[in-house]
Amino acid sequence: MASMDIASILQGGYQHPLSRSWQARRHITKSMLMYPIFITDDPDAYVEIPSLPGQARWGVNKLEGFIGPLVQKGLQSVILFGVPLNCVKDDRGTPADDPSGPVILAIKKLRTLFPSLYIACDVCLCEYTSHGHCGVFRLDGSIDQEPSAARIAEVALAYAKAGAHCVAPSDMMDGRIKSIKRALIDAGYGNQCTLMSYSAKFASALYGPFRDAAGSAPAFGDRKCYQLPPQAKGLARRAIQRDVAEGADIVMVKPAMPYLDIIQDAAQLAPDHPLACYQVSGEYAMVVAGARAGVYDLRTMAFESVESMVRAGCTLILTYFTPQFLDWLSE
Ligand SMILES: NCc1[nH]cc(CCC(=O)O)c1CC(=O)O
Ligand SMILES: [Zn+2]
Ligand SMILES: [Zn+2]
Repeated sequence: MASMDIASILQGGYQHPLSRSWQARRHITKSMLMYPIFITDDPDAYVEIPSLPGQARWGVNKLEGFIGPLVQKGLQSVILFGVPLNCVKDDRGTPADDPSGPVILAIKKLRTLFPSLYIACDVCLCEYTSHGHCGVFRLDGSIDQEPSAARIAEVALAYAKAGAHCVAPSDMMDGRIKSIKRALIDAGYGNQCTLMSYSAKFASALYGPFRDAAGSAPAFGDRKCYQLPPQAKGLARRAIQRDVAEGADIVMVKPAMPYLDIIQDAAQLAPDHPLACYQVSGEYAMVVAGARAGVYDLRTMAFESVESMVRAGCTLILTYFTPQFLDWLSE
């Protein structure tokens, strides 16, 4: 019985809740959470999104009642997605930087209502283009790189001028980070606005509920010529390094849980930058659906999912679970 080897026994190190907590290199905190919210152009809208349980499209007049209680619980940052339903979309996404569009109105409103809240804006064209793609296209259906990067930069600058603390391009057009950084600097916003790049954004099956929520499904084809192939570890590494070289302040990996190896790579490739990951709509829906099917307890699984991201090395998590985490982390 006394034969157990000294080196065999690990359990003595985590026998107590406190000693278990010491096993984590880093813990999830409220400041790591960024909450994605959908802003629509009917100012009084509150429309639940069936494929994204618990999430809704909000009109600007509803933001105070929606965000106020969350700020009370410790919400520190949001990322805004525009959902224009009453605008005329065209091939260059003109409504994206409409001064009276939902995103710009929401930035101004939130800045006034909640001065301590950090406001990031997703920057993309797909919600605003007639074809539903994220860039500007030539007549033959191929991406027109320079006009795409230039148009994305115009939109990002408009959000920065409206008061966004952070602009986050999710379009995956080549050269957009450089183009946005240049535009911010030239307009005097170089030191006013963070540039968070969706650097390693994969062509994933997990965006379905988002496209449903934002009305941004492409009218033809898919996004495989600009979002990365799921197996493309090398391209992801190159994209991360490219975006750092082009002036990104934060890099992001998206989706998160199926790409933990990429998060870990990014932490090594960009060790001096904050590292974000996006637990996307389909990941959220999957966790919720599993809990509803009795596969696991929702809270336990939600923690396990984001803890995997923290363990892989991210410092910032975009997640639809943010309101629930604010409650859970308050207990
Ligand atoms: N550029 C659009 C965009 N910005 C964020 C997401 C996904 C977010 C989510 O699924 O929660 C998408 C979807 C897409 O690329 O089709
Ligand atoms: Zn897009
Ligand atoms: Zn986007």
